[in-house]
Amino acid sequence: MIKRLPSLYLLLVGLVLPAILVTLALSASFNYHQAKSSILMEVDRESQNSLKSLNSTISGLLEAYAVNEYEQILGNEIALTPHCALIVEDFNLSKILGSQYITGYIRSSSGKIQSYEPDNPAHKEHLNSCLQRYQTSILSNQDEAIGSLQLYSSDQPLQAELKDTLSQSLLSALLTCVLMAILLMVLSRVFFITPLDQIMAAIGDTDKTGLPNKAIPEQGPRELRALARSMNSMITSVRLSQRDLQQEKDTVNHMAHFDALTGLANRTLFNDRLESGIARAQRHHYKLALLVIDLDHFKRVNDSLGHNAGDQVLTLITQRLSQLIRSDDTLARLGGDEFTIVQEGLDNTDEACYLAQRVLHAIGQPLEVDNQLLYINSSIGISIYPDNGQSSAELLMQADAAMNLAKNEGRNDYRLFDSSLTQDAQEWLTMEARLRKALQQDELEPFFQPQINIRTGQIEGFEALARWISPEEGLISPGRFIPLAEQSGLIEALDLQIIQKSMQHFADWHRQGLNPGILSVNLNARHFQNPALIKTLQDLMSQSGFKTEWLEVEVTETQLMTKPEDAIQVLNQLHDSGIRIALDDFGTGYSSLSYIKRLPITKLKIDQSFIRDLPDDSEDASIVRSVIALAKHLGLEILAEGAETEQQINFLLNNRCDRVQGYFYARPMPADATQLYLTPEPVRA
Ligand SMILES: Nc1nc2c(ncn2[C@@H]2O[C@H](COP(=O)(O)O[C@H]3[C@@H](O)[C@H](n4cnc5c(=O)[nH]c(N)nc54)O[C@@H]3COP(=O)(O)O)[C@@H](O)[C@H]2O)c(=O)[nH]1
Repeated sequence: MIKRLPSLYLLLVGLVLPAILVTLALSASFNYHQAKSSILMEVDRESQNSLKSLNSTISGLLEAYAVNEYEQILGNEIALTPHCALIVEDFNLSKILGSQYITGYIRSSSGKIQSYEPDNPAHKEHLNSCLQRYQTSILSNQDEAIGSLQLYSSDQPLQAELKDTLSQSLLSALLTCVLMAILLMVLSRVFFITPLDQIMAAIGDTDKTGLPNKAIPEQGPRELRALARSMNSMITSVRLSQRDLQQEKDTVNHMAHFDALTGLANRTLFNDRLESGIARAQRHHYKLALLVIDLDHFKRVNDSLGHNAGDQVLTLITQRLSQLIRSDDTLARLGGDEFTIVQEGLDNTDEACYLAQRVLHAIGQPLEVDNQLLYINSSIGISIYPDNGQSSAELLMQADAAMNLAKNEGRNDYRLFDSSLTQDAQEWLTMEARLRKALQQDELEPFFQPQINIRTGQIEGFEALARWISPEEGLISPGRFIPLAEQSGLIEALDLQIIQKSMQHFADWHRQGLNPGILSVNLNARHFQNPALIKTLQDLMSQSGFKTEWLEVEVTETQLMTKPEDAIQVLNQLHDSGIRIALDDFGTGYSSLSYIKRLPITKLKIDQSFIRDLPDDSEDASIVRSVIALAKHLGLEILAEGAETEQQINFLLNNRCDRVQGYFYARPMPADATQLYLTPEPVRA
């Protein structure tokens, strides 16, 4: 428990007043002793004088035996002075009487004067209590001692005077003390307590951050002013740090919720707004529309004019879209060329269609970028709450699906998600929207399946096969999403994502001293339309530290034969840059031998449909034998896909097929499991 201390003011008075009192007491005691010694001196002097004058007055009377007269004089003297006793011993009379003749007067403690009786013990004791004894001899005219005179001085005048002195000292000490206390109170209040009170009041009057509203008053003595000054500068620096912190918080908050390029709401803020929009729509029983807007062929702008021009296009489109929406609506950029509008307070779906038309028109107007006029269109998908879905995820998926429908049906248009779409079409579109999101959210991973040299038993390399690891569904096989990716134009992004991740794993394994051999990756023929393909692959290699000679691209025979002339040109470039080329699914594409001869391929992969029924199916057996013979003839490596049994392996061995990729050896597996298959890299001489 904290002990409650008295106020500073009381502490001051409590400490200073006793100090003053002690000082005054010491000075009073000094005064007292001074007074005492001067009074004693005065008494001494007066006693001496009195003794001397009495001596001269009574010496003649003693000589003349005039006892009564000198007793009279002694009596008068004691009555007029404060002496304690006056005693005379008369030697002449003593001789005559034959015994000591002593006479005189004493003054009792009550002040009464009595004749001195030498034999009275009380009188003797009284003499002992007197202050000082003075004695002188009384001489005759012939200088003969005729008596002695004793004077006992009294301490009564001393006592009285000392009493006065002491009471005066004490009174003045008390007065001084009171005056000092008052002065101390006034001074400390003016110079110390009041400024301190004001400082404390200023400190106590705080804003919501806990800092004083006003500056601390810099007044009072130097130390208090210095204290207030330091507090003010401390408060100023805390305020500055608070301001900096707030600015940083605002920036981080802004970055977390707004798109850096356009300043529009980003995906996070869009999701929040959509959720709260749905809640409002539910409360007030109105409709809400979600528009997903995707620019058509925006990639071409980036590829041909550069990203800077692409950014300008996005900024200009943002300005146009911002003018179309109401203050209650939310315009967001979800990434790339994808915008969304959450339109609230709708009475009917037509309002959303009307907005979509205006968006199409606004985006479709020519855009001036770097002194060039660009014509960009967009495709829009619309989903409606509560007609199409209840949750934000559902609505987004449906709007995405409708947008993909608009794209698939010729672009530069909008589509409403509605139940008139068949179940299959809906599923397809929804899946496409999900795959697009999965690519953005990095949900695809490469699995690796070894390619074995069945003569040596060695792993010569691995094929990278895409797997979609969906948070909702788990592992999704490529049979479900590759055809979808091919049709929706997502295949290029998908391939590159898998290639980039696979290269990273291979480079890491090499760095760990492991030897994964050749990396075979699937490359859809759509890539052949991309003039920057080789550069893109080279960039991916250099980013991960992957070497060109480790790479093999697999192109399916069917895709290759769609536009063989284009393919030959690109494959030649790939081959010239040192990349190996394998012809995948061989036997299914009805290749012309003349083309095969012209293709710069290194490997033929016999499609698994010919292996599946080996060795029993004689037709498949003869096709496989022919393909092996063809490959040998052309000097190509040959690999059989889909071998699952020992009989198939034996057939392939007996028919001079050197390589196999199939479940007999291993299924495609994730990177960490693949690593367990790897052997240390051979030591180079
Ligand atoms: N453009 C891209 N295409 C890709 C990519 N990843 C995969 N794919 C293509 O998808 C198709 C299906 O692939 P997947 O389901 O992975 O099937 C492969 C193997 O798992 C399967 N296989 C291998 N051995 C056996 C076996 O013994 N039995 C059996 N039933 N199946 C087996 O064969 C597929 C091999 O693929 P490929 O050599 O490419 O033909 C497939 O067409 C893939 O190409 C990608 O990233 N991009």
